[in-house]
Order: sequence, then structure tokens, then C-alpha cells
Amino acid sequence: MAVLSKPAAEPKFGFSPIPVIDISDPESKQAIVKACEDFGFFKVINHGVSSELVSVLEQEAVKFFSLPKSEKTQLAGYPFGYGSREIGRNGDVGWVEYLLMNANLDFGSVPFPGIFRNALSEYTTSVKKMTCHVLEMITDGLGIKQRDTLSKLVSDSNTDSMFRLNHYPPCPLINKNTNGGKNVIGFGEHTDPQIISVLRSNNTSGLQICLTDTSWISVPSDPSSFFFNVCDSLQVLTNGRFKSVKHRVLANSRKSRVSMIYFAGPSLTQRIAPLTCLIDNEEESLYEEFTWSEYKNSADNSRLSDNRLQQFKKEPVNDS
Ligand SMILES: C=C1C[C@]23C[C@@]1(O)CC[C@H]2[C@@]12CC[C@H](O)[C@@](C)(C(=O)O1)[C@H]2[C@@H]3C(=O)O
Ligand SMILES: O=C(O)CCC(=O)C(=O)O
Ligand SMILES: [Fe+2]
Repeated sequence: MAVLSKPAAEPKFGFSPIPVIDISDPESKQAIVKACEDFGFFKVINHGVSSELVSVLEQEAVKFFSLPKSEKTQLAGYPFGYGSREIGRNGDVGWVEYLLMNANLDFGSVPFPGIFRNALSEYTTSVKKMTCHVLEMITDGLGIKQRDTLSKLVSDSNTDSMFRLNHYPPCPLINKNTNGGKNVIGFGEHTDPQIISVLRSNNTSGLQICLTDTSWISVPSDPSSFFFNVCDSLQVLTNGRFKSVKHRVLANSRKSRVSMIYFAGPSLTQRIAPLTCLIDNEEESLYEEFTWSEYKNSADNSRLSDNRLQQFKKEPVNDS
């Protein structure tokens, strides 16, 4: 598979610079805002999501991915269902298989064992609650009076939030003798289009975030924590103050990686534009308004690594 890239730089000082936020402490709200500005990424601890629930969901996901390919592909379909190697429908590939679904699905109706369906339903409910709590800490930290300004965008049962289970099998292509020690891409570089995404994985590393256009840093795995990722729509809502972080996953030669990601998105009709309460008198709005449905359609027609916000950037106004 043509998913090889140059070897990645490892973190430089042997420690991880990724901000760690204790969300049980209300004082953390400024630290979250700073993390969203500097990294577009942070790790959350003391989150209140049951570790038992997480481990049941992971076990059920592992069982699902170990089914014969014919059984898994019965669920195939874009954009909801099982996929293998192909990501999206525009030619992207990775060393990954996945289940992708609307997070507000009636899980009672999906053709999985009861224990899997219940875990999906309880996990998405619990992670959504945590996400709304974090979004409220962010609005507080930004000094926005109405605490639910962001959380209300993702809290309804009609939102277009998504849930994804990814499985990266051990990759035999990673071998110094046969591929010169190059990386194999599990999930290619991209930003997430939604508002905020919440990732949890097993103990296998592979996730990297891009801080500048050239330097990738590895995110040490931590199965008991959640990683929050600022997405494109939150970059727009904050008029570029928060950064939608570019990220990717590298395959591992020996261990499989299982990740679960909740993409908190708005309803299809929601209008996305910089929040007026965040724009100072002299400041210009950097983005044209769009509806989530417009943005999603254009995202679905793009390649993974495309800069999807580019077409919504306003031309700078020249005063002179
Ligand atoms: C190549 C693609 C896959 C993707 C839709 C797209 O056309 C561009 C955005 C991709 C992405 C990245 C974040 C999420 O994993 C995802 C579900 C999303 O909302 O946007 C995927 C899309 C997908 O896998 O369908
Ligand atoms: O699987 C992962 O760890 C990250 C995958 C990802 O970025 C995505 O599905 O959008
Ligand atoms: Fe992503």
C-alpha cells in the first residue's frame, strides 16, 4: 500500500509538552483556553467517564474487528458503517479499518450484540456530557456571559455528531530491511471539520499532532485519559483564536491500536461564523458564514489533507 512517509521526528526532550487539564477543577478553565490557542489539543484527566464502560466498549470493538472480513463488510457503506483501508470516498487510504456512525443513532437498531449496542449508547451519552462540560469551561474561560454558547451547539439529539472506532492492525510493512525504516500511515494528516473531537485509545501510541507546518510531535498513549482536539468549526467560531490541530496516526509494527473518537458537531442547519461577543470593535471577522451542512458537504468532497477552511477565509480588507 502506498502509505509510506519520511520517518517522523520524535519529541525532542524526552517529555511530552501536551497540556494536561484536570476538568474536576473549575480553575482549569484558563488553562484550557491557553491549550486551545497554543496547541488546539489537550489531555483531560478526572473526567468522570466510567473506566469499566470504556473497557467494555473497547473489548466489544476488538471482538467486532476480529470477525471474518465478509461479516464486517456486510455493514459497509459511506459514510456510516464499516470501512477498511479506504478513508472517505476521494482516494485516501491508510493502514486502518473502522466503524463510523452518527453518534445520535438509535443504537437499539444496529445489528450488534446487545452488550456492544448498550456500550455504544452509554459511552456516547457520557462523552457528550463531558464534552458539554469542557465547552462550558471554555466559554467561561473566554469570558462569554452565556455559558452554553458553545455547548448548546452540540447538546441536542438532532446534532450531526459522529462516532468512530478505528483499528490499526500491526503492520508487517514496517521493516528496516524492506522499507528502509519509513513510517506507514495509519490515518493521514488532516484536521477534523466539527467543533471539538474527543479521542481515547488503548495503550498503543501512533497519534501525532503538528504544531508548526513541519514538526510533528508524538502523543504518548494514555488509555485512562481523553484527548480533546479543536476542530475547524471552533477555529471559525473563535475567529482563528483557537487552532484546529492537524493530526495523523502512524501504524505500529508489533501492536494493534484501537481508538474511539467522538466528533461533536452541530445540527445541519446551524450557521457557523465568528461569535460576535469575541470580536473586538476594530477586529475583522476572518471567515465567511456557512451552515454546517454546506461545510460538511464540501468536506466530504475533499481529500483528507486538504485545507478545508481556505475557501471560507475572507479577503483581507485593505484600508490604504
Ligand atoms: C477524506 C475524508 C474522510 C472524512 C471526509 C473526507 O472527505 C474529509 C474529512 C474526513 C474526516 C476527518 C475527521 C473524521 O474522521 C471524519 C468522520 C470527518 O468528519 O471528517 C472524516 C471523514 C470520513 O471518514 O468520512
Ligand atoms: O485513530 C486515531 O487515533 C485518530 C483518528 C482520527 O484522527 C480520525 O478518525 O479523525
Ligand atoms: Fe481526526
